[in-house]
Amino acid sequence: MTKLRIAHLYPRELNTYGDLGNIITLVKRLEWRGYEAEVLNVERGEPFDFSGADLVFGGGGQDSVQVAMGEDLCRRGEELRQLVSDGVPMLLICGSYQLFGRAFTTVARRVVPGIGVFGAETTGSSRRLVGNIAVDSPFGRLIGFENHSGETVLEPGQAALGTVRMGFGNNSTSGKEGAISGNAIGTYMHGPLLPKNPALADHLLLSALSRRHGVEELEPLNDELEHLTARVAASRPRGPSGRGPAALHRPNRLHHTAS
Ligand SMILES: NC(=O)CC[C@H](N)C(=O)O
Repeated sequence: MTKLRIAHLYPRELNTYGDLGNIITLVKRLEWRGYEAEVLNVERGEPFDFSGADLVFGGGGQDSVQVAMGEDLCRRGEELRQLVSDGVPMLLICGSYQLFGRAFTTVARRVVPGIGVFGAETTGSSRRLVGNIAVDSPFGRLIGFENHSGETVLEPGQAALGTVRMGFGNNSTSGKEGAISGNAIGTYMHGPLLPKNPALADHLLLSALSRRHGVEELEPLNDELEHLTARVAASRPRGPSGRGPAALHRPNRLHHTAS
């Protein structure tokens, strides 16, 4: 049976706002098409051989958790950068996205070095950017949920994942969201992201299947429920006093809290 191996970075520590749902989506969309999926957990301090990984996923987490995971990730940085050069698809959400940039400075002003897959630098601020988010991307309009105090600035030449239509994305001013380097995608969108955005899920799967097994196209699935879910999320206000349905513009709601 044709099989894909998915490396899941620190599944216990980096898993916020439904991030695990992305793994479930990838596995299910493979199985529904008759492929086999194996999820391999990358655990802090334990050896892991990435050479068998066809797809890499990392979720979000608190600043404090990111300090420890960042140290571990940096030990694997060379291997992961090589995978990106080799075209391995990756999806890095929020906390993982920040650690795949050059550096992340926490709200407490601790500098966590990143592995530099993305030309991006993140600084924690006293505001949180919270709520449902809509982003126009090469994979269509993506709907997710953001909740971060880190503000990410892309270096000149670093491609963003897309343009924000509702919410904030990378920071409170640029109107850009996420980053793409090769087949690696970084984003602030939790929710989880992939169940509501099947085109993105299939893009990641097809990249992995074509690289490993020469698969050229994916059998279409019935995504009516997925699209309905996305529409419902897009129609929700961003917060208790946020703007109403599909107020597809910024700014929305800034939460002033100590992070
Ligand atoms: N949801 C997350 O992964 C949060 C990441 C980071 N701690 C921030 O708030 O910016």
